[in-house]
Amino acid sequence: MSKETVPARSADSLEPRDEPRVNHNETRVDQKADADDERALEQRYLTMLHERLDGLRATAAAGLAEALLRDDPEPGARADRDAVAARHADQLTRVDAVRDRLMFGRLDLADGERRYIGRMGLLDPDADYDPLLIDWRAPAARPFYLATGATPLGVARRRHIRTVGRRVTHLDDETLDTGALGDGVLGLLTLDGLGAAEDTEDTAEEAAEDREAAWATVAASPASPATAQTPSGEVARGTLVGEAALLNTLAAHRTGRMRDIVATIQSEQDRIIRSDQDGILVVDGGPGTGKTTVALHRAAFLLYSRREHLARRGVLIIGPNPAFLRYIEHVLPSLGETGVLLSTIGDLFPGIRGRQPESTLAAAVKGRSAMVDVLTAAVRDRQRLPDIPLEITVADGVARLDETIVVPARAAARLTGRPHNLARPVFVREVIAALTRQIADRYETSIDEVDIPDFVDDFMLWPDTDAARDNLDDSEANDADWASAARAAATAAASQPVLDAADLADLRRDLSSDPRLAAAIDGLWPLLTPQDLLTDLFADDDALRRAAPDLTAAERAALRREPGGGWTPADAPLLDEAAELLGDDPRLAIDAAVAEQLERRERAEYAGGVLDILSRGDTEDPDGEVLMATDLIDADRFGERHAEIDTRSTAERAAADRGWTFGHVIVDEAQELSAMAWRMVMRRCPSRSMTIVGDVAQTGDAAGTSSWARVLAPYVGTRFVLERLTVNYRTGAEIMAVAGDVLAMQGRGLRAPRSVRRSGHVPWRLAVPEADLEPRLARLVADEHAACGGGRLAVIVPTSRREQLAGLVGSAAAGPAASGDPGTAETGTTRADAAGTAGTAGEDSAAEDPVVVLTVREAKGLEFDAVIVVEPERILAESPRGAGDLYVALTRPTNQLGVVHVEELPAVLDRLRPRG
Ligand SMILES: Nc1ncnc2c1ncn2[C@@H]1O[C@H](COP(=O)(O)OP(=O)(O)OP(=O)(O)O)[C@@H](O)[C@H]1O
Repeated sequence: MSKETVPARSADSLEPRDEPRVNHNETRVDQKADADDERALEQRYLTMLHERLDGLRATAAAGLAEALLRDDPEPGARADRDAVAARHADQLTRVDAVRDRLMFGRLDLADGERRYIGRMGLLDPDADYDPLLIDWRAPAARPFYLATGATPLGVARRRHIRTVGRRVTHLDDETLDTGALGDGVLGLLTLDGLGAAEDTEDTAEEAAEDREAAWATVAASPASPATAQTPSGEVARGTLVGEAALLNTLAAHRTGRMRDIVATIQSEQDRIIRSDQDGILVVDGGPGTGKTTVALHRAAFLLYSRREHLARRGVLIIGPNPAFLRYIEHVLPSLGETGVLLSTIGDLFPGIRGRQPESTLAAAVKGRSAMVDVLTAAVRDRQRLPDIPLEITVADGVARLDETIVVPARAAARLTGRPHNLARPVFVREVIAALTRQIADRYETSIDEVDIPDFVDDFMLWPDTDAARDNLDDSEANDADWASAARAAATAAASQPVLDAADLADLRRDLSSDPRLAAAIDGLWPLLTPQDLLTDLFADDDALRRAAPDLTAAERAALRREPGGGWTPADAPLLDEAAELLGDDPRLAIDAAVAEQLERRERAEYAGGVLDILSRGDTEDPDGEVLMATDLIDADRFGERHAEIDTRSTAERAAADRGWTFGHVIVDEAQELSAMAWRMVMRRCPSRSMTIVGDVAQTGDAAGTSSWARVLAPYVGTRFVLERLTVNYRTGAEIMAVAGDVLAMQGRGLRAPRSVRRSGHVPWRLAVPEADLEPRLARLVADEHAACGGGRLAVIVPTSRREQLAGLVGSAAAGPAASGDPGTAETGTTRADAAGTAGTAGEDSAAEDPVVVLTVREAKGLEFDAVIVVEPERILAESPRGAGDLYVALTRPTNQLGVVHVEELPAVLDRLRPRG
């Protein structure tokens, strides 16, 4: 982003003096009375907004009840009723979602206009529908995120309003058109500039200097971080929007659930969220720069600005692992958006969950684009020639199924260019036609052998002699005429095909229903599901050799596995590719009919559940006036009546349909996707309306990427827009100084993002003997967890240590109870696993438990208050992209970082302070 000059500005906090504050960038208002007055004013406004919202809810609930109770016999009227019901249900969901923190900002414009900013727009019906509250996504709200002292955009004052439920708790004001910079910033780094353009020009030496400076600061004054000299070359003060509110948010404990940042979006983030780029937008940025957050807010923005299109097609968000999806799944519903499918790559193929672990080599091989050829060859390999000819007896004839029949039939089927299953009918038709011809030819041959002059005795056997007889007048005919006419008719008959169309049809029918022939055809050109193809391929050395002659023996051995072991994440793109090569299995149409029946039943049950929503009401403000559906109808009848409505959301329908194409696709941690995974994702979005976020410095997957241009070239050439995020909102500067060394180790001239704050905690290291590792680690976990005051702690371990150290959690988690997330059990977004298959216990706990043990892969995208990294040397060694993995591990904490090692500490971590 462009470099901004440091603005002159002042800010007023309307905080009562006795409340703790994190950032004192703004000047306190001296009179507590003023603060109280202002707060009372905002309280009145918030109360009025909630009353308006309650009114909307009551109207929507009544409208829904009325629509659902209407008993329209005509299909047209029913469709109309359903549309009305859906609209009201949608409104209810939206209203319920935005109640928490409904209003969060106010703009006082220089011309006297005042705008309140919130999660949804509210209009005043009594004042010509003037806006009472402006949706944060509306253009009129934009200055809230962009205005600075240097570029006030007509804003005189920006106010951040913090609320809890219906109560205003805190105000932070920034005056943008007058005043001067405050000083004495607590925890805020005073730095020189933000900007992708500038950032990309930084040299490795400059980056190293910055890290040195940061570390020098930390090392020099660990005890007084708040007032420490700040390192140079980092975040420029004044470029942050709403510093007090922002830093207050960042200082809060992590809950295991990502929250929306709608009140504190920064200008470089806002530009990306509202980008009007129609095609592919790539957002690259270091750890903690808000890539995930920005991507989610972009989804909400697009759902707002392109609602009609996206509501129909839905939005797909792809994340790196199930725990990550749980971590982010509340963000969009909290913004009132629900038409979104969340999925990992492993779960994106309907009906399977790709979660089994596998070797790095196997995953890497499966991710290569060469697997397209392997799968194509595997499919062709299933289109076989008979080993030995098969004799089939039908009617009075014998047919012989051999290569002379199968080779041309196979060629004809392949020539159609159709996928395997769809070309199969052509193969079957050709085989049966050829066998029919074969039998007919045999008849012909046997007829040719008949001596016509001898026919007279038995000419009645031949066709068309009846006609000859009819043409003769019995009374007049003499024997010679008779014989001559019969002879002529018989000769004509003999030159006709022996079997007429009906005979041939009979023969074909006999052949088609012959079980031996059916079994033979199944062997020669079987109907295949993608699962069949992959299972058989990986279970058979010979089949693997035939399909993948270019792989090394070791690579083929890595792919080899017995059937029934479950699917891995890298299998899903292969299944998807196989589905393209195979086409639909016609047998599935029958299964689909059965499934449809079941689904109708489920929908009926679901419709009954809608009654609950209607009758739930607002617990804070119960409204006795609203007519509840339950007052008039019982759930059974209601469910029956609505059995014909497809109540599935767009996201749910999309999750079950492999061929669904989305209106927009967001890929998070996109650097991890393999070439095969990209093919699958691109199939889901032919319009290429995509937001791709990632960090090539964090690539851990051996099949992942180090270049966006390389990944995207096959799909869009160079037609994509690249944006960079440069400020780290998560990790304190002390930790980033260490992580920056590891990044530099990758030797690609990459630059770590600049931290927005310092944590005041010095990262440490501790060597322990192997025998002491577990007890020592358990104690460290307990100490560090206590030190982070009930926050969340992760122990990040090498894969090879995971099993051994997983037990630590039991003892350490005795602290605060698992945080959970009361009141948000139903997120409204759909996870592909939830839509298609059942979940497994424990798998998702990384998002919730107060202490967790994770591998780097599992920790991707997550964040914790404190992190202990175990055996960094082994993390480096375990993968070809070990440096990327270590970088990820070190950048998960917000505040505390420790490193415990048995093996030698990698030199790159030398600057960590030894723990006493
Ligand atoms: N403008 C903001 N206001 C408040 N918090 C923010 C803001 N931007 C980012 N954050 C917070 O910073 C943290 C890191 O954000 P996020 O996880 O989106 O970063 P990321 O770039 O995806 O990180 P990584 O690549 O390491 O996974 C989150 O807690 C997020 O809520």
